Amino acid sequence: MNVTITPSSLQGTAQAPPSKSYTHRAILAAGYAGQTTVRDALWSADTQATARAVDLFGGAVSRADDGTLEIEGFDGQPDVPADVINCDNSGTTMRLVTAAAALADGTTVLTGDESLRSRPQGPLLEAVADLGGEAKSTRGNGQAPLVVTGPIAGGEVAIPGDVSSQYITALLMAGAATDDGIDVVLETELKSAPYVDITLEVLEAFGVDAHQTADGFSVEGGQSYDPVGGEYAVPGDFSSISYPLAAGAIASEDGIRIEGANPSAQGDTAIVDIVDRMGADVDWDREAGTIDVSSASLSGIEVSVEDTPDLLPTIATLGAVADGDTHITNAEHVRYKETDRVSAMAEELGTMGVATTEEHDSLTIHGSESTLEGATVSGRADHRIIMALALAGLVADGETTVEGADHVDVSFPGFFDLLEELGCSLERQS
Ligand SMILES: O=C(O)C1=C[C@@H](OP(=O)(O)O)[C@@H](O)[C@H](O)C1
Ligand SMILES: C=C(OP(=O)(O)O)C(=O)O
Repeated sequence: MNVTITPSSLQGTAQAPPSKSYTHRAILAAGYAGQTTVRDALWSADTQATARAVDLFGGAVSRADDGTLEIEGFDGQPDVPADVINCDNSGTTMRLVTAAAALADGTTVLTGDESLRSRPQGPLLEAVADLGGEAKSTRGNGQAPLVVTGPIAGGEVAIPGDVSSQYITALLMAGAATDDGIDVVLETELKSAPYVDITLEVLEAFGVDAHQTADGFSVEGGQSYDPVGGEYAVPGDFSSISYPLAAGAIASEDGIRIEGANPSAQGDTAIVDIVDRMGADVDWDREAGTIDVSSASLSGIEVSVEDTPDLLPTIATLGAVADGDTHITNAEHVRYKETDRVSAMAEELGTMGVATTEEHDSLTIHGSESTLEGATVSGRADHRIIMALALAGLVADGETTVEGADHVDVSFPGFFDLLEELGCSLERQS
């Protein structure tokens, strides 16, 4: 599906979708547990991939009409899957499930779509091997398809922190179900660190203790996943919130209210401060979980995405609208996502008339030298690129067509419906 956006002024209320990161962890934690009710779960292409993995490990995930998930777990001991686990487009699924597979007494095969089969898995494979399992990339290039044989008993393992924090999340979640526990020693500085905080928060809610150490993280073995009251509720997603928030900052004189914006461990809550620093009129009522935002003239800022890689596409679009330069730093790990998002945003915004300077770990958007012009742009089969380019279309000169827009189902299936509800004039072409 392609979507053509006509510049529009927006107004109204947006409900935040549930967090993808919390939902993945809750589904897998419920898999490690006995029986859990997961409320307010995100049911998107990515989280369904994690649910399928739990099913293949011997659990059962069922979804009621109101969206609540009833999950029967495999009690800390995954079966050897009867089929290949297809993680589709989901990096989180592949990393978390690779470590879970290392607990099974036999061999698991994991694969994914073309994008996922090009992302780095090597450090996690080496970690599983160091812990006594076997873990291989079939092509020997550190990328999926992966073949993982367990079981591992636990131990100490060194891993880089600057490729993906998901390796650490994966080892901590699996480590609780090993005999000996896992001590993770970081070989390099941790990027995307708040995602490990999310993991620690979810583990705690499931009665599992894991903690930071002087040189990394540690989880004791022999622990049982046992959620308080047998239930877990997923908070709203601030990476997803970044899109209606940025839309309000650039295209809503009358204002947008976002609901379901409750505080949590998500680093991407930083987007509220970012649009505020750029000059938008924004007010976050943390108790009520609402954010009110309306547009004002924006100015470029410097912002590090070390902790918040998923915000880069949104910030790049904001920078294209702002006066002056927006300098996005510490962005190297943003190149290892569904696409190389640093290049993708530089190139696609370039097609829309935006001047950028790309360096290996930074992207500068020269807002003052740019006039956003409507154009046909590629969504790169990457949900965040699609949504960020759609935002640019709201204020471009003329129509913008985003190709391959259906991929928003990875994290925000109702994204284009929401834009329409807020008053955006758009047309879908199949
Ligand atoms: O653990 C998670 O839920 C995620 C961690 C981040 O990835 P990296 O740790 O690979 O940077 C983030 O980009 C991704 O969207 C979700
Ligand atoms: C990078 C992302 O997710 P994942 O790593 O799970 O594919 C994302 O949602 O932007």
